[in-house]
Order: sequence, then structure tokens, then C-alpha cells
Amino acid sequence: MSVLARLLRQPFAVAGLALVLGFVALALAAPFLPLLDPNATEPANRLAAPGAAGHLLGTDQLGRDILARLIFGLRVSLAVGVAATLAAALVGGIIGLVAAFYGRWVDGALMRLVDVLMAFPYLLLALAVVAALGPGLTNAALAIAIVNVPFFARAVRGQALGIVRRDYVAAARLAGFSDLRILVSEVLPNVAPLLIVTAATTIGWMILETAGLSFLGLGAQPPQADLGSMLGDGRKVVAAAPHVAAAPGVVVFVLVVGLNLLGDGLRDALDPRMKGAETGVPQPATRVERGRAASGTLGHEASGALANSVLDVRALSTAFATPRGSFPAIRDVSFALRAGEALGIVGESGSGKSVTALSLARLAPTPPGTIVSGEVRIGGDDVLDLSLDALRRLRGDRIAYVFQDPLTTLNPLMRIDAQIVEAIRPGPGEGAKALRARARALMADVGLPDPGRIARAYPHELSGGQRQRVGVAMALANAPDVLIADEPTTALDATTQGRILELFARIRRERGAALIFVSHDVGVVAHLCDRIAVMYAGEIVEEGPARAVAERPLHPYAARLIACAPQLGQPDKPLAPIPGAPPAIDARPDGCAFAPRCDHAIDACRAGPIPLEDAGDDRRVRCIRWRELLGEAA
Ligand SMILES: Nc1ncnc2c1ncn2[C@@H]1O[C@H](COP(=O)(O)OP(=O)(O)OP(=O)(O)O)[C@@H](O)[C@H]1O
Repeated sequence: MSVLARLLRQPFAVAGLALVLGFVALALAAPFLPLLDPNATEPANRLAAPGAAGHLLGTDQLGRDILARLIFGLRVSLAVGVAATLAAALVGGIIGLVAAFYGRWVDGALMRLVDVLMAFPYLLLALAVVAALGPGLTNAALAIAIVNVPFFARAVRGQALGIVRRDYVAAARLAGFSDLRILVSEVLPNVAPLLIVTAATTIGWMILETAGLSFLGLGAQPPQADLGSMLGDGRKVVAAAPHVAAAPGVVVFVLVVGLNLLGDGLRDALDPRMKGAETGVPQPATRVERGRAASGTLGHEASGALANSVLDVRALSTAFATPRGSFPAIRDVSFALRAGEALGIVGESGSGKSVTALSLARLAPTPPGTIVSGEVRIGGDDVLDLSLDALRRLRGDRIAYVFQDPLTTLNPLMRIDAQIVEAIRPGPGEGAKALRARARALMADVGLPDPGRIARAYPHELSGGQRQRVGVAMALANAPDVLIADEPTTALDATTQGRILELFARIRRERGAALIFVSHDVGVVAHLCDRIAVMYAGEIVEEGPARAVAERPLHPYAARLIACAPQLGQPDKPLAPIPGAPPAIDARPDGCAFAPRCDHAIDACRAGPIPLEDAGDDRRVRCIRWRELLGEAA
């Protein structure tokens, strides 16, 4: 959606835009309107009331027409405000960019200068500038621009500091581009929205400041009018003729309100992340709004309830709000796990593995995510019905996570043992010493060498494999019933990966927790897990015992996915990548989502939703042709 379209969706911004456009049109048209001469005095008609003697808004103390002066004054104020804003944005922008780009002493010198400018109260500084340069509108505008340079310089520097360290700027340097070219083509486009936003939200303020200087007699000089000098003139006769001050007062007020509404709207349109409601802090739990999903319980019957399951997921669907509407990222996901059982979820990137894993403890981000249907039963409770307090107790206690990169989840400033202790829910009367002992025991349990040393270390002092073991120790802290590992070995080298997989296998054997292991590596999952669920475009397309699925997949997608995974000991195995790409969440077809990439698709595949069918031998498959294809293969 374009910036303009986003702007026009905000009623307050539209009101601001209408007001500002109205004022600008009036100011531009001033010379062509049938107005009286704004500077022509008419002593006989001094302080005429509005409507009297052909003066719609009356006259001032010299008998000048207030309406004409107001429109011409508006023209002057707008021009001065815009010019001062552009000048401040230009100079401040350059200072900010140069300071961030060159760093070190350049940055130090420029920023100290900016600090000095900011140390003075703005009006005092503006008065000093005007005193030095002499009164007059141009000098007043210059003073206001100088006073506002620091705001632009600081904002731009802050943003540019992050950008100049990015790899694409380093790449431009390596390519031999000149500093100017890098600043203009790589850095500037990234700070431009911020510059526009700062200008849009400051311009109203700058018009007010210029009006303030004119009000004090330091800006527009007689007979020229601007809104500030008109207010200053009106103040002298406010008791006898309040309309003289009221007219410019109302115009300044409405103009600045309009500019601020427009500026705020522009900020939200240019950078939606800055908008309060949408960015807000993520909610502590995924929103649940069941009953909105159309697909209902397809496949629910097939899953059936599993006797003595610790986790029972039925027809779970999670949707994400996008600018084009709300679309399900996962649909109708059902499976069940017994204590000690391990389920591997595999699929291409974007197939919904992580959204499934996160939705189980309502950790999928809201906004933009909402769980729109389903049930997640852990030991009889439906997680989707729990209060926030109950949900907090459940997380960590009964369901725990291990993520891909523990460096992002560990606190860089806390020692390892303190972080593990923090994850432990203390038993009654359990003191600090006992908790530390439990932390050491956990560390030994997950195979961390030399727990004494590692306990005192910070996360950055550990290797990737050690950090992942810390992540596992924290997840195991309260002996959860369900352990969910989301690609826990992806960031590790092959040897370390093997050791961490062994750790998961041991945990499962010894602790009897149910394990959900998310991975894009079918080989790893087949080795570690009892069952495999293959996901495609947000749906489980095949689910069953790991060995059976890996050796004799029933769904054409599962078969292709397994065919394109390299296998240890089979160096000659031909790898056949699947042509095409999975559909985006807002472009999923009505029927089988894999049909456009499937060699076996027929018209019936595209006709409508395909149910997850029971395929015997404890297997389920979402394909209407699996029996035929199995026959062909045999
Ligand atoms: N915060 C979000 N906002 C909008 N859409 C999202 C969000 N998070 C995920 N999605 C969408 O949901 C779908 C499933 O994403 P998910 O992260 O579950 O995939 P995945 O299978 O785990 O992929 P990967 O292996 O790359 O992690 C994707 O199409 C993604 O675009």
C-alpha cells in the first residue's frame, strides 16, 4: 500500500491534510482574490467591528482590513515556516549524516556543537541570533532554523549510526564508491523517511516560534503582516476590540493543529513501526478469537483423541493480519503426543512449523497473529482457554522451548548460573543456595563440561554448542511435560549438531517428556523422533510413524521433500529439488496447496479443501490420490 493510501486511511490525518491544503490554497491564491489592500490605512474606520463598513472581519487600529491582512499574513507565515524547516532539515541532516559516517573526532566535534546549541533555551537563542543580525522576517526565520538544527542532527545521526555499520555500506566501500556516493545512495534513502517525519512534526512548531518572534516585534516589520505580528498588534487593543487579536489567534491555532495532525499521520504512514497501536509492545499471549475460521475441523475426526496423551492439538489455525487482510499461516493442525514420545515437524521454510510450535503455548506474536480455531489440550486443560496467570504457570512448568539461537534469548549481562536459577521455579522454602545447586545439577545433566567455570561465565564466553546446552538446561529447569525445540541445531556445525541431537535423545529416554522437534532436515527428524508431521503451506500433509513416513512417504510433497534430502552413506543419491516455490499465506489456492507444483495433480485436487485422511498403520495423509499413487509405485 502506498504512503498516500496509508495516510488517507487515518481520519485525523485526512482532517489535518484538508485543513493544511485549505490554508495553502488560500495563501497561494491571495494575490488573485478580491481582497482589499492589506496595508491601506483608513483612520476614519479604526477598529471597525466584523461585518461593519464592508470589512468582513472588521479593521485594526489603523483601519486596515483584517481579512486581507490575515490571508496575506498567513502566506508570509507559511512561507517562513516552510523555509525555516527546509533549512534546518538540510543543515541538521548533513551534520547528522557526516557525524555518523565519519565517527570519531568528527562526530565528537559536531555533536558537542549541537549540544552547545541545545543547552540554551530556544527562545533565548533565537533572540540572541536576531539581536546579532537585526530584526526582520528573514533573520527571524534564520534564527528559528538555527535553533531547530540540533533536533534534525540528533535524529538523523541516531538512525544513520545503525546504517553505516550495515554490511551493504561495507560492501559499497569495498566496491570503491566515494564517500559522497555512499552517503547519498546507501545511507540517505534509509534516513529520508525519518527526516520527512521530523520535518512534518516540527513545521507547526516552527511556525509558532516565528510567530512568537514577530509577536515580540523582532520578525515581520510594519507594515508587513504575518500571523505573529498581527497577534502582537491585536494584544494592544484586546480590551477595546478583541476581534483584532482573535482572528489571527484562531488561524494560528487551527493551522498548527492541522499541521500536527498531518505530521503525525505522515509519520504513521511512512513508518508503521512507529505507530503506537500497531507496534505496541507485543501482547503477552497470542490473541484467541475462535469461531472466525471457515475451515473448521477438517481432519479433526481423523486425528481422534489419543488415550493418555500429554498434548492433544486439534484443528489449530493461526492467522496473521497483513495490509491485505487476515490470512491463516497454519490451518487445521491436529496431532497428539504421549509422554516420552517425540514428534518431528518438517517442511520448507515458511510452511508454518514455527507458527505451529509457538501457537501451542500462545507465543505466536499478537499483533499480528490471532489463533482463530482449535484446541490445545495439555493434561486436560485447553491452553487457549487459560487466563494469563495460568498460562504463565504453564509455560516453563509444563511446556518449555529451546530456540535456534540461544544468544538471542540469553541475557548478555548475566552470568550463566544466574540465568538458569532464574528459570527455576523455587519449591517451598528453597533458598538461593539450593537453587544454585539445582542449576549446577541441570548443567551437569545437559553435559556442560566444567559446570563450575561455565556457571560464572557470560553467554559470549561460551561456544554455540555450550550455549545451546544452557538453553536446554533452562528449558528442563522445571521438568516440563512437553519440550518444544525449534530448529535447535541449525546454527551449529555438524559435529556439535550431532552431540546436541544425542542430548535430546537422552533427555527423552531419561525424563520421559514429550518432544516436538522442528527441523527442515528430514534425516535428523527420522533418526530422533517416533513420528513425523510433514507441513506444507500451513497444513499437515502427512503424519505417521517416523520410519514409515521417511521410507515410504504417501503424500507427493513428502516424497519430494525426502527425495531432495542428502543421506549419509549414499553419496550417489541423486538430489531432485522441487521446482517452484510454496505459495505466500495470502495466495494459497482453494484446493491442495501443493497442486501447482505436483506432477500428479488432477482437476479434482484443485476443486476444494482436501481432508487429512486416515491411511491405516497409524498414518494420515492429505491427498486424494495417495491410494492410486501407492498402487503405481508398487
Ligand atoms: N509475524 C508475522 N507476520 C506475518 N506473517 C507471518 C509472521 N510470522 C510468520 N508469518 C508467516 O507465516 C508462515 C509460516 O511461518 P513459519 O515461521 O511458521 O515458517 P517455518 O516453517 O517455521 O519457516 P522457517 O523454517 O523459515 O522458520 C510464513 O508464510 C510467514 O510468512
